[in-house]
Amino acid sequence: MNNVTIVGSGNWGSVAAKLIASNTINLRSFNDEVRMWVYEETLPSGEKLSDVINQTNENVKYLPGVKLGKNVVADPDLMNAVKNANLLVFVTPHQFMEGVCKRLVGKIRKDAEGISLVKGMEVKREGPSLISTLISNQLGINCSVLMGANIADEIAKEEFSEATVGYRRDKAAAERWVQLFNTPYFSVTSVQDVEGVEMCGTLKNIVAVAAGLIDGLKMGNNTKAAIMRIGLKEMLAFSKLLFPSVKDSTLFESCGVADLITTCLGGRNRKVAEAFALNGGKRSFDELEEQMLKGQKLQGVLTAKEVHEVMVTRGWVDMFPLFKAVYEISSGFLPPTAIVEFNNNIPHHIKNKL
Ligand SMILES: NC(=O)c1ccc[n+]([C@@H]2O[C@H](COP(=O)([O-])OP(=O)(O)OC[C@H]3O[C@@H](n4cnc5c(N)ncnc54)[C@H](O)[C@@H]3O)[C@@H](O)[C@H]2O)c1
Ligand SMILES: O=P(O)(O)OC[C@H](O)CO
Repeated sequence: MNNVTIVGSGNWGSVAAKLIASNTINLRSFNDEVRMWVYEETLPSGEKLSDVINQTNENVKYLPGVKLGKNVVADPDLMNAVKNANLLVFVTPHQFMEGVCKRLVGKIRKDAEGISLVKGMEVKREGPSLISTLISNQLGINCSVLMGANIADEIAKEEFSEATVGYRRDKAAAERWVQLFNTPYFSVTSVQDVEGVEMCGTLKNIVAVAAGLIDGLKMGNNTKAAIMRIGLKEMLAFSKLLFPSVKDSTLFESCGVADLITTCLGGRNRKVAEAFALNGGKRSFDELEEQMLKGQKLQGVLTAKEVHEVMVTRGWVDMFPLFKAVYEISSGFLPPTAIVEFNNNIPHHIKNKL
């Protein structure tokens, strides 16, 4: 019998719990209960978030107004949450994953399998690492990924959307993940390209920041489409430089172009970047994130910084003018208007490739 634990309980983590819980209750090979690790916090009422989730069946902070399913159990104790699970779903903001993995070393079942819903990468002196690789290396488990055009609040309302599972070798494991997530309103397919799927999910957050800047500068759809096109090209080129095995076809899955579109139209990175540009860059992303997202976390600004670090180390900076511009603007080195000016400074031989 399969036991599922979700490691994370933010906006997307809570929706993942709802999707999975609606399936485990109907599928014979899964125990009904879905355990969800909650990074514990005290609410303004003085109550603990995990207690309130268990009393109301709602994540009142990160997904208010949505019932998760009676078989979802919130657990603030990470070790207790994972100890019986053979299926681990990782879904915290990427900056917390290293710390979470360190705590889990030696604490999970030997036969556990993982899937990462985390969009982001880790950059160390030794080089960049996918979050799925971090999980695999630290915990010694196989780890697939699930990414897609998935604004959590829309899926919570059961509006139709799609997602892509990326797997390394084990097709049977991928199919089990598809079975666990797929619902009539959440259509999941799988591709054998972990790197391609995960790099798409990671890099689209940088392009989303660029799209938000365009909105804040009150520029129109043509400009935003241009930014998305250039962004898509940079996503593919950067992914392939890091991982030559990445398949072009992966960009046509939900994790690729569809996620790029939704995130540039309606995501949190876009929203906060719009406010940043509207304020002429006078209020930092950190300040705006705290004020606008109520505890939810942005991934795009940190990812732009991490990707920039990789580009500097490897001598790639001039090859990725859009990624570079997002990093320089979000770090305060350039004004928001530089998001369209970068185009004039691209050397001709590189411009031809964009
Ligand atoms: N929200 C979406 O629409 C969406 C959709 C697809 C993928 N994602 C991705 O899912 C991942 C998780 O995002 P989310 O939206 O579920 O989270 P979120 O941004 O809504 O919430 C932040 C979460 O981080 C937790 N947290 C705060 N400090 C922590 C710490 N020190 N250690 C561990 N956890 C801590 C909070 O308790 C909260 O659960 C991200 O990589 C994101 O890009 C999000
Ligand atoms: O709200 P964002 O910008 O973090 O994007 C959310 C999802 O990744 C969209 O698929």
